[in-house]
Amino acid sequence: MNRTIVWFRRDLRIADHAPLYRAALRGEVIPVFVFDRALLHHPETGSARVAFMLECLRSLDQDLRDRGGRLILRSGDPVNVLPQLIRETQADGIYAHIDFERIYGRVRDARLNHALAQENLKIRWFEPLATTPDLIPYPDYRDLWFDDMNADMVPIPAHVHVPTDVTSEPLPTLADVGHLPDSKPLPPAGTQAARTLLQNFLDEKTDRYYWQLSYPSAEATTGLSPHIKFGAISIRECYKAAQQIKSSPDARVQRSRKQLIARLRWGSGFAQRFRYLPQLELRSLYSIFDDDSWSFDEDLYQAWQQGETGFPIVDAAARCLQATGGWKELNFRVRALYSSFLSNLLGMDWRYGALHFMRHLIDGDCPIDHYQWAMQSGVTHCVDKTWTRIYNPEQVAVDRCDPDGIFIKRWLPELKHLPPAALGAPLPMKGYPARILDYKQARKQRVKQLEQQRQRFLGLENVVPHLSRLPESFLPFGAERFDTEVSWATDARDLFPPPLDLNAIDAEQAKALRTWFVAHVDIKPRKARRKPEPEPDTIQLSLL
Ligand SMILES: Cc1cc2nc3c(=O)[nH]c(=O)nc-3n(C[C@H](O)[C@H](O)[C@H](O)COP(=O)(O)OP(=O)(O)OC[C@H]3O[C@@H](n4cnc5c(N)ncnc54)[C@H](O)[C@@H]3O)c2cc1C
Repeated sequence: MNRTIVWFRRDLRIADHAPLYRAALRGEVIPVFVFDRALLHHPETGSARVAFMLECLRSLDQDLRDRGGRLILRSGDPVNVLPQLIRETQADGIYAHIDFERIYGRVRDARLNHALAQENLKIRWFEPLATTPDLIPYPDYRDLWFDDMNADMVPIPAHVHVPTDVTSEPLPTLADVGHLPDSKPLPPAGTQAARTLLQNFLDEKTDRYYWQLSYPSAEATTGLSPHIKFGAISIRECYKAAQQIKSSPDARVQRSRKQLIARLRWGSGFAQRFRYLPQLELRSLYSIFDDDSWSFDEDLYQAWQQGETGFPIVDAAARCLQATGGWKELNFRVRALYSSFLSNLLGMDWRYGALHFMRHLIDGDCPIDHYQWAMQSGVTHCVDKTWTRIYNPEQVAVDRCDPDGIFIKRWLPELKHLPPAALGAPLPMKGYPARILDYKQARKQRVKQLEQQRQRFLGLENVVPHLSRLPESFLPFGAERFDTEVSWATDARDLFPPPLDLNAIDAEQAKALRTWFVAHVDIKPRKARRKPEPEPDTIQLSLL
């Protein structure tokens, strides 16, 4: 009988999973997950996220058991473990989704391809949903995304026949994989838990999502991000669930439905940007923003991390992130505010912030996290001033995100006695730190700096020479700050899937690439152009 190994990575589900379905159609299946030290001890790995992943694996194992199968667990370097598993089980080869979340995975998969080819062993890579190897303009990608979402879901195999003689390691504890237990409470994990969240959203939140998604205390969002990160549910399943309410006559519901779909699409788009340019994990889009004057101050960095800046909304976000991993309350707007404070107002390299987020977020996803950090720091746009998002962290932010002060007081009980109108800029008091900066002055300085940096781009037709290249070393940013396993980074050169070669693209391709990073490909100086329409969610809640 045919035998196929299905290598699960961050697609921890049995529904809408093409490699599993195809393998089950062929015959026996060996569904495997490999605990890889390099990923478990990557500087950006957070213990709470690993704990959540372990629970997703437990749930995946149960789903496979319900169909007569089970999950096989192994540990080690996949480049050794997988060829060994093929030899041991006499499998015909491996099926797996392509993954391009981060550079390490692409280095590992290039090495695996090489190792398998040397022994004449086979692997078949499946394109994940809503991605493409081709360089296409962003409007075409939008069509591709909707085509994928509107296509049928891949069926769940009725039976998964796993050969009885293949052994598995037991599901490890967090301590077994070298992490200290984290006190963050975990959301329920796995596909069924994700479906419950989705249903809860459809039943209870669609009349208010669009309007309340910036209010942390409203908990108006789906809460699906940790599940989406690990692929416990496919984006297509989320999209199709949202489309169930398409016939609702309620305009509020329609607005929320469209907003959720747009956000799901943004998430996929960030992944596609990383597929083209993996350097975005380590660099700003334009090299000038990294080369030119970030500052760093360990004490201020600590104050920002610990929630001791003297700005209550920033401090509440800081403490919420550390205590919960952010998945429930730390919505987009609060994350944006919190991140903008570090990079724009304290003038620190956004990569320090992205690193801290990744170590704590339960939904930490490298392309979304890093690209959002870069965007909020103003370094993804070289001309367009509308992308300078320096949020006012004072009363404006409280009024627009937490008008009753519920979120702030939950995380800063020392401010419980203050009325909401005093939470933007509390007077110096015992038990709460004084402000570490002057907002207006810090903002002015940052605007000036960004304008100077952007000067160089005015009138430039071709920005490709200014885009950051893949660095010589793949060493993750901040690796020296933690106990990590990064030996893979030193000699690695090949990536799978391969990145875009910026030195080889022609003018037409350069134009297509540009559509991913600007609202308008025409990059003439601003005064020559019509003022662009602000994004819908900027209209809703501008904090500038
Ligand atoms: C600095 C910063 C860092 C961030 N880091 C992450 C991260 O590591 N992982 C992560 O999943 N999201 C991240 N986000 C985006 C956003 O804050 C979260 O996706 C959202 O808060 C997750 O909650 P939810 O699933 O309840 O959101 P919902 O509003 O219910 O959205 C559903 C899904 O859509 C996607 N999505 C929603 N908003 C965005 C967005 N603005 N950009 C891209 N995708 C979006 C996510 O997959 C999300 O799970 C970040 C935002 C900022 C400003």
